[in-house]
Amino acid sequence: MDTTTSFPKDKIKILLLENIHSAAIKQFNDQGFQVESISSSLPEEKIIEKIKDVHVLGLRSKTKVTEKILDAANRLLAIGCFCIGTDQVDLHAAEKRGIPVFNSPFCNSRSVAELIIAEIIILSRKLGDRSKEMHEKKWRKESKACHEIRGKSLGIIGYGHIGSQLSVLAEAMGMSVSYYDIARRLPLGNSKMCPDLKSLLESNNFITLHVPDTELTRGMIGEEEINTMKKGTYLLNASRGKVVQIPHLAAALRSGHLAGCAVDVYPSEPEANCDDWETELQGCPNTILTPHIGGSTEEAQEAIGLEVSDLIISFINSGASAGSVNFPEVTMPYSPSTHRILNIHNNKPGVLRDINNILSEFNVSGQVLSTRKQIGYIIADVDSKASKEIKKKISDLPNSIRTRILY
Ligand SMILES: NC(=O)C1=CN([C@@H]2O[C@H](COP(=O)(O)OP(=O)(O)OC[C@H]3O[C@@H](n4cnc5c(N)ncnc54)[C@H](O)[C@@H]3O)[C@@H](O)[C@H]2O)C=CC1
Ligand SMILES: O=C(O)C(=O)COP(=O)(O)O
Repeated sequence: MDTTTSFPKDKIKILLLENIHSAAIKQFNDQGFQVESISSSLPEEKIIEKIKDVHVLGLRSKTKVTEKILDAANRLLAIGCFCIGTDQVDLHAAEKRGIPVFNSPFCNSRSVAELIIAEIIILSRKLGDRSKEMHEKKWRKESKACHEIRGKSLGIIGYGHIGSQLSVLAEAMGMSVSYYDIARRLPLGNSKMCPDLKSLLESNNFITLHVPDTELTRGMIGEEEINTMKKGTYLLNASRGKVVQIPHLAAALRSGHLAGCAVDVYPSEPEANCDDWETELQGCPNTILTPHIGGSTEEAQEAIGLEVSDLIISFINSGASAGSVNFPEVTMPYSPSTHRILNIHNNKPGVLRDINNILSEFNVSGQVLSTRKQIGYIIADVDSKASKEIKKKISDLPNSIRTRILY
């Protein structure tokens, strides 16, 4: 739907952080929106300075969107996470303020799965260490403790979009796969579900993490879990940095209990590229360290840019909130020759009665409502001659958070 918003499109400001793909910038520009794109993340105080007149904030995994930022964001209509994870945004605080958060739940999952396959082979053949030696002019040809991955076992913690794709790829390489997940997930191929984390930890050559950052997963791999793994196990983490307790991982690599690891994510990551970043894992044997590049491929970034910008444009132009992770999901076909009222309100008893009391005085061509714990969201297509009056009456209701009108 290509409507005019009551607010001129060329006054809609989009702030994109963290080098979001040019495909998204083009889509926003094509709509006539003003776009500012910055290649790094920004600290809280800088975002607070900039956010006052911003209508859409786009970011990736680094930018923390706190309640303090949202308090300063008087005009913010939507937030786009141009990635899978949404743990960097205070979703609850955004919901309370009627701000939907959109993400791209699938587009970089293949890129992560392929990276893990590459790393399993690199670890198994100790390629990181061999390459480093060659750059230091040292020729060290040897086969000791180097193995094919065919016939080895892979344990996947978190069998969602990434974990399950990885499972298929790993089986195609001749690995046997088992997984552990808190939700009951359908085993793909010949993979097997483990009844608990302990049985997965003690029975695999390679263990890889693909869980979100939650209260349950933070710190889930610590000293006890590492000691449960067999001597010589390899650990891979491309999920979130706080899932693995780094000091215990470093100790297990240095003692030789673990045969190697590949780490893409860290408890604390820099806002921008830099030359002085430190982790205890530097210098550990057979340790691949990458700067959170699991989803960083041209294919994934372009697809994410298109998907998330589409969702945001659709929300601005038609009010459709499908694909939001913290907001009632509402879409409604557009009724021609009407004006569209969009109202976000506190989800309190009596609100719908009050809105319908107002609407009942007028000609309404379509109406749809959905609620979540804290808020409700209603779209109504109304008589174009009465739309301004209806908007005023609805936005004056005590529980209204935000009311927009689309022509
Ligand atoms: N390194 C990178 O660049 C990237 C990292 N990620 C990270 O990977 C995570 C996983 O991504 P997807 O597979 O797309 O997510 P998903 O939501 O499809 O799958 C996550 C799975 O983990 C399971 N899970 C949640 N808590 C668990 C627990 N305590 N124990 C066991 N299983 C648990 C869920 O039930 C679900 O099946 C994302 O949340 C994100 O943090 C995602 C993309 C790129
Ligand atoms: O998609 C995710 O959750 C990721 O971790 C990828 O993050 P990025 O877009 O590379 O900052």
